[in-house]
Amino acid sequence: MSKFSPAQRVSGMGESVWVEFGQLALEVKPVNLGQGFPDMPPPESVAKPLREAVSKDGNFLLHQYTRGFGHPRLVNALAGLYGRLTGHKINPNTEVLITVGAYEALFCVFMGLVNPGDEVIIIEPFYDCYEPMVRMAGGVPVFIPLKLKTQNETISSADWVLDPKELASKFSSKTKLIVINTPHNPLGKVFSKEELTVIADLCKKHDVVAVMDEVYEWIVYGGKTHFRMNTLPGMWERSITIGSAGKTFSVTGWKTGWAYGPANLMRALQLVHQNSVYTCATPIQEAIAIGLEIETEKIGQNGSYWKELAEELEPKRDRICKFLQSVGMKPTVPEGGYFLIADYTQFAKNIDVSGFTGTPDSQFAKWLSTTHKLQGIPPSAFYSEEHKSYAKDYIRFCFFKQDSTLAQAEAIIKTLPSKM
Ligand SMILES: Cc1ncc(COP(=O)(O)O)c(CNOCC(=O)O)c1O
Repeated sequence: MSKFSPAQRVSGMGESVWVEFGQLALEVKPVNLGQGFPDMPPPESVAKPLREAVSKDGNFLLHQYTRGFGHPRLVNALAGLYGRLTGHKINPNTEVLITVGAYEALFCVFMGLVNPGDEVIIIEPFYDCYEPMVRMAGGVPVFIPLKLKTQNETISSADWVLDPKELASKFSSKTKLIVINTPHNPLGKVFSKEELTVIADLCKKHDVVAVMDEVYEWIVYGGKTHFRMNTLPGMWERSITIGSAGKTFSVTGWKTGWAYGPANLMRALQLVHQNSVYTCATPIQEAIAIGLEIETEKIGQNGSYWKELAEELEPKRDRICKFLQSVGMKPTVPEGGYFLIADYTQFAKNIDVSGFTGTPDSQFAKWLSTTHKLQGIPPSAFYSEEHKSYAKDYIRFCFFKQDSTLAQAEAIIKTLPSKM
């Protein structure tokens, strides 16, 4: 093998869906309901502090390195927020880590806790970086799909469920972690306390750590509440919970995230972080800390950004579901998050996508983007090789977009004769 071949830990990996569809969006310039970022300005509770942090009258030390495991003001704000939400007294120095987005938090979890041969249970569909990160650590991903269990005409993300027997069968003496994303991307499922209790009991039985990807924790609809796994009996000590400023404050380009949990587990993440990224952007951490200080005091009240965010997104969710249904698509109505998947097959029975490459859902997504300038994401990107066919009938749309953007998308969808 050439000395210049990629290391084994990355050989065999392909480009992510974000690379391919990001390039397509640059070429086609579609109405982009693909990658999950809002097309509107962030709240002043973080934008103003960032302007002040970098202004000439600001504290010039904010332009220099800060504490590696997290800017003191930010880890203190997070320890205060999650201490309040979980009822646990959280040590900001040993139980919180600031990372370059939730992405890096996930990387630190897998690289810090997974030994070669360890098994990691991944619930499908899954956020696409979970599998390659587990494999880079030498881990063995074990997949279990959420399955649609309903005959109803209108489908809810709650109708996508795990089979308890099948789930139990995935645990073994080799199982190190299970990754749960709630609210879920791309289904929008908000795992119930009962569903998380089933998983928690299996974690305790098999001595497994739960990795809770809760980046959409503030975005839940219809009175649904986001339940935190680390508040269940016996789960604080075996949970690592991940958050994202990008999703919390709608500033995905600020690429700041975090992990929190018991010090003995967090130590491994801190060591990976220290020997890879080391420290994150100081001014941005300062601004997010101030935003958290402000918003923590407003939780659940009028004027709370997080309350207003869910209230602003729910009608957008209902609008996109309605116009997709009007042409024969069948959306899964999300309980949370700002994505949905829609079954397009009835709508697109007679279209010819053979000119496009990839899995059927990828061909459809490329057809819709290229020929009608409306971009979604093929959900097969969120499945293992073995289960990619589970996604063949679906396309994912992001609806955290200005009403004018959704109106453009609606107009495109409605120009397509339904039941083509
Ligand atoms: C479940 C989940 N975890 C983690 C992350 C990463 O969060 P961060 O941006 O903070 O690294 C994301 C961000 N996803 O946004 C891209 C998309 O799905 O269109 C995510 O959805």
